Amino acid sequence: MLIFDHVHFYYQQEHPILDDLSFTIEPGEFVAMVGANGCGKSTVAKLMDGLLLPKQGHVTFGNLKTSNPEDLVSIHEQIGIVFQNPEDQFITTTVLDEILFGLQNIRVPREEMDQRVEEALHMVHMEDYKEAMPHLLSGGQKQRVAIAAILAMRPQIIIFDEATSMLDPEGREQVMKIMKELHRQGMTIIHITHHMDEVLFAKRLLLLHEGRIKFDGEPATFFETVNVTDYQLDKPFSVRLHQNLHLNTPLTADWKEMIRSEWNAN
Ligand SMILES: Nc1ncnc2c1ncn2[C@@H]1O[C@H](COP(=O)(O)OP(=O)(O)OP(=O)(O)O)[C@@H](O)[C@H]1O
Repeated sequence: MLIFDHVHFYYQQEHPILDDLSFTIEPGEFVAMVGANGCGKSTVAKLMDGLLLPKQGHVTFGNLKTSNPEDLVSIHEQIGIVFQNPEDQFITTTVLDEILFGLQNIRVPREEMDQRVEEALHMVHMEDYKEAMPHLLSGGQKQRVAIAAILAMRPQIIIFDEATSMLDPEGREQVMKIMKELHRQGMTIIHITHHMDEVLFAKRLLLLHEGRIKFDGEPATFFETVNVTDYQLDKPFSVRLHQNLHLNTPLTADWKEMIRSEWNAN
């Protein structure tokens, strides 16, 4: 269980970013986090992984606490972040070395490495690209390599921090499929995004606003009850279409059915 317990955070004291933020994410959840530009979503992601530390309050993962220096290595192993631009993460010249680099850092025994590499590349369908140069791959393939490098660490949680925002539609679809597959296998997925269509895949949506969680519930309820433009967000195309066709009828039942079939389709 990942817990934010009364977390306060600022970069400059006069500009608080997170103000007494509390929430819990259970193992195996698929959570979308949305909010206006600059509201602090990436900051939350970095606090989850211990890359930033709360000014007040605590972030805990099981019996690990990000403010305990001796817990940080375990936290980095168990919570991985896929960032917007995979190129920022690449430091080696082949896909294989990229994945091995992370494993060497956490001192995985040599005899276990090959199996972890194979397993991770298989999960993102990049088995044939071991010797490829990461920088020469397509956007979607680069992001899949970044995901494989994290999967090789065998984390319990993966945070996708606007990981689809630089991809073309095909690349986005590939990454979304991987997210869904990982979730099916039991991994906890936290997806930070501005693409409201991608929010449909989550079971739970968190809206971050003025340093706190302003909404916590099902995406269907969110789009039905919240005026999304107040938060610089828009509605998924399917929701707009539904509301335009049905005018005054509530969308929740049909919409949930549609999401269920979409979820099961891929
Ligand atoms: N290293 C930093 N130093 C100072 N201010 C920062 C730093 N990183 C982020 N900020 C500021 O903190 C606020 C929150 O940033 P953050 O990147 O967490 O927001 P976000 O919701 O992820 O934004 P976006 O949706 O645009 O990616 C913004 O005002 C940002 O300019």
